[in-house]
Amino acid sequence: MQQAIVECKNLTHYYGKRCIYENLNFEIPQGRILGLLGKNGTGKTTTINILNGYLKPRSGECLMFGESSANLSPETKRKVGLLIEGHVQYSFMNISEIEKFYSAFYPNWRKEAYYELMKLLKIDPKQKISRMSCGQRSQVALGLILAQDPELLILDDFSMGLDPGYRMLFVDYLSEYAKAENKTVFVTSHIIQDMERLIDDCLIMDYGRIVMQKPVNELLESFKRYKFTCSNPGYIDEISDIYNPVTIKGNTEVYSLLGKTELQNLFAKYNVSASEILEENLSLEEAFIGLTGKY
Ligand SMILES: Nc1ncnc2c1ncn2[C@@H]1O[C@H](COP(=O)(O)OP(=O)(O)OP(=O)(O)O)[C@@H](O)[C@H]1O
Repeated sequence: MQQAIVECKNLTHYYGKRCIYENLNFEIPQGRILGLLGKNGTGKTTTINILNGYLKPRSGECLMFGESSANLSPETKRKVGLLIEGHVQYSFMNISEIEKFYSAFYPNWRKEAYYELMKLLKIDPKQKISRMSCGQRSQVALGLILAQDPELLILDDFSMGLDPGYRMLFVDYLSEYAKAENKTVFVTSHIIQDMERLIDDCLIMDYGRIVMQKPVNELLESFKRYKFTCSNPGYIDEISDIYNPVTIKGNTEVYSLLGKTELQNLFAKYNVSASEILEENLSLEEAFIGLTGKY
């Protein structure tokens, strides 16, 4: 089997005494787009910082292209395009100066990819980065990453500061580019509608653990919301295959990977009196909330 482009094995990280997570495991095979989804403070940026070798985990390891991320060779570093929360350095430069500056570091530099994006966004080549808005700077940072033509793109919170139109434009551009050129992508974003358009696989984190790791289409085929009238909740909180049960005035809502018949069998076992069970399909955002809760 072909080696995965990214492999994280038994990753455990603490800040001081505070455990962020223990034994995190995941892989990104070549050509797949993995989205890391989690509430604020669950450790997404931490994971990206470990991947890039900026942070040392307490234990476990990350490999990129088979090399330890703590000690990447310059050749491997060149294969990785990294966006950290949308920042562009050298903001005293203008759009064309920064393009020339970056091009010197990357042998496969694709100037046209950068200018194609700048043109779509109607950004003038003479515009200074220091006089751009936060969202416009993110656009420039994303353009510079695409021009590097990296084999692996790591984009932390790529939607930060971007308006809805540009987000959609970028997501569509990135997903076409990644599929056409067999690129591997690792992204985080709080805008889960964007993730749903873009990613193949999702890794959903809650505080200290992974709650789900699956291809998005499999998740959305199998993870459902059930609504029913509940005259007796019995031991519903003890059913481990049920996520986030909420009852308001006799109307109950639960999320589960189980089919309706399996759910009914479990209800019988746990003395839950449920009637008029309604099964609903979910968007990725609804599935995320179903898995991690609203607060
Ligand atoms: N250098 C640090 N020292 C101590 N604690 C830290 C440090 N960096 C992050 N943390 C804490 O670790 C937790 C995870 O932070 P991280 O930035 O990885 O979360 P995140 O999932 O990226 O969050 P967000 O969605 O808000 O960007 C947070 O509670 C944060 O306060």
